[in-house]
Amino acid sequence: MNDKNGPKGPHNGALVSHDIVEKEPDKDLTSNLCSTKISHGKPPPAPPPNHQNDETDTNSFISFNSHLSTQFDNILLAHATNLRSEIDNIKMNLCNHLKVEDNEFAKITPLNIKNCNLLNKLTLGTSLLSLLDSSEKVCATISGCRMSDTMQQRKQSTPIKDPLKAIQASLRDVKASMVKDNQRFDSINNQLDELKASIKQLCKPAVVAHASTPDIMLQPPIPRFNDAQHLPLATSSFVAFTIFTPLIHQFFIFKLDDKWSTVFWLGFIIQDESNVEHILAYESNFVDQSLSEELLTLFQEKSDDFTRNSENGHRVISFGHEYEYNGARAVKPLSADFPEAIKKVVDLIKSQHQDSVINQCLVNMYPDNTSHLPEHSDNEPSIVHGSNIFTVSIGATRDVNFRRSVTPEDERVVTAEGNSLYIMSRSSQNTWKHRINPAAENSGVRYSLTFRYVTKHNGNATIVIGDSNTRFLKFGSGKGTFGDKLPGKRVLAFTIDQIKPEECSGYQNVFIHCGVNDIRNSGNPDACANRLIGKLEKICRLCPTSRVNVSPILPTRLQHLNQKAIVFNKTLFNYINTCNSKIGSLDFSGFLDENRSLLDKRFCRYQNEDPIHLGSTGIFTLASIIRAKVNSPVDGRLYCDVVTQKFVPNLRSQSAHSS
Ligand SMILES: O=C(O)CCC(=O)C(=O)O
Ligand SMILES: [Fe+2]
Repeated sequence: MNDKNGPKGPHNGALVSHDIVEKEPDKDLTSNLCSTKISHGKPPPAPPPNHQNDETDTNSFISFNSHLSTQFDNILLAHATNLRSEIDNIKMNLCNHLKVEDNEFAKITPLNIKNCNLLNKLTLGTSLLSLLDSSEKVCATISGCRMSDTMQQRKQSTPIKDPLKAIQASLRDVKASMVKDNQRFDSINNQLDELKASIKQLCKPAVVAHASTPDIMLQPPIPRFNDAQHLPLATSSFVAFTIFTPLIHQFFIFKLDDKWSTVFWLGFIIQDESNVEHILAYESNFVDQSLSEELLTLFQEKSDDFTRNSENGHRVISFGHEYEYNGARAVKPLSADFPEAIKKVVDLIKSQHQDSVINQCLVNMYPDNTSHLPEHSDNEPSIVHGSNIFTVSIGATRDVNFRRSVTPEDERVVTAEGNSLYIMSRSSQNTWKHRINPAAENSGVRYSLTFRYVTKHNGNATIVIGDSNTRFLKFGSGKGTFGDKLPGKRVLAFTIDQIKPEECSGYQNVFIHCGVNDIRNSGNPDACANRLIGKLEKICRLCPTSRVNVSPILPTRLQHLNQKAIVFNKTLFNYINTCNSKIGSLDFSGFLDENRSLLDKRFCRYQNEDPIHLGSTGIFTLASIIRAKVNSPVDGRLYCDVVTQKFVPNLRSQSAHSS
């Protein structure tokens, strides 16, 4: 570390470059700290007094976090003496993980961290902890806890039977407190009491079953929180957590004093997709008055065709491609072609947005001020990813309210005037919800024409993207196929780089079977696995409602290749188990021979002549594993029924558009 600015180096930044002022942590300050909101584009707060302002450090990771709140700086300031060495360690570690020279610490930006895949972030979090471990012992780490799991698992006022679950529950509360501006530090502290009690229980040796080599190779090491790596035995004063939600990755480090009272916490918050805005553009007077009148005439002609939702009074007609919302019967298009007036709007949009494809138009009618549209996202898998949704308003002005799903207090309003256009990206639908509230006054009828690019969506459609071992898998009817009940598509990707995540769009089941060619050609199977993980993350982001599955690398008849496969699969499963429980994996242990080390000969092509490729029995077996996965129940129901929402009421379909 470069020492030119003093003993602790030049980039101690906001955390450690202040003059040290010993003072008690201020509860109010701490409460603000704990209620830090995730915000973007906010200018960093002014540095506290005595801050040795170091220009180059303003983008550093540590500074980034301190920018979340000046109070954060102050709290840390109060404890700076004790923190110095830890912070230096953390910095060094960050540099290590991000492959940045330690004298380049200032170049570590939130973007660096954001661009790490989840596994790297997790490793980063874990190593932060192990560093802390070397200075003071770490109590516990909980990794890969997804907020949705946490919410499901939370049961109020049950005694702590499972300390891990209790911690997850507490974390949820901590998180909830964080996003509420007015939460007090006391409440955090109360929650931490529960947490502390749980952690004490955790300070017992965890029984960890280490899987034998072939099993590691083929089966995910299932217990997600029993891994010694994530539950180091601990006795003293740091507690650290990493939390991964689909969008926010957070590391928390709580420092506890001797009496297990919190001294401070350090929150590392990294938000993916932070650049996704609620709308891409708004344009008033997008259509001229004569076109607007032409449209009104059309809607009046079709007035009997508008279906009416009895709950919200809002009505719809549709043109073009059939558009199914999850679980709803589609609003049957009045015609496959667009009427002349609507064609003119489409042409107008396309003249300004050349690359856009539009094949569906849903016209919403709000007959009076009481009619409204409940909060929803247009995130149906049938809407092509990467496309935009164009909304043209005709008639009365109405507000469109947007709310960020992960931070619901983040609300925006777009006032949609008659003849205006607003554009939402398909990807924003994963992050934002929107709604039309009833209006205060009756200013007349409003129509909104919403234009989309949709593809035929089948509730159980399956895509297999894979290498040559998937070549003979066939969808559709006929011999050697998955059968008529499992429609889908097979796409060849011989190497991981050839996987195109966009191709998964619109499929409910995604199977990725790739990697053996990569490890054959690479000396670093771990890096190959990370490349695949990058692709999987992208697929999950693009297809949030799809069920994504990945194959471990199949065993081969080649011992040396299997060794690499073990490394690859371990990294892959580590990721699935700790970072991304959404991804399923296939169990290939049945492919092993009786010594559980090589691919069994009966699955090989040309009876052992070909050490890598599956023969017909192997392909048949692979197909049945995939089919079984597609048909495997979720919560006791068939997955295809869950995704087509036959059993689960869907807000949008039931109260938004269907009649
Ligand atoms: O009327 C609007 O502006 C919103 C319509 C809408 O959200 C939809 O059709 O999905
Ligand atoms: Fe919508």
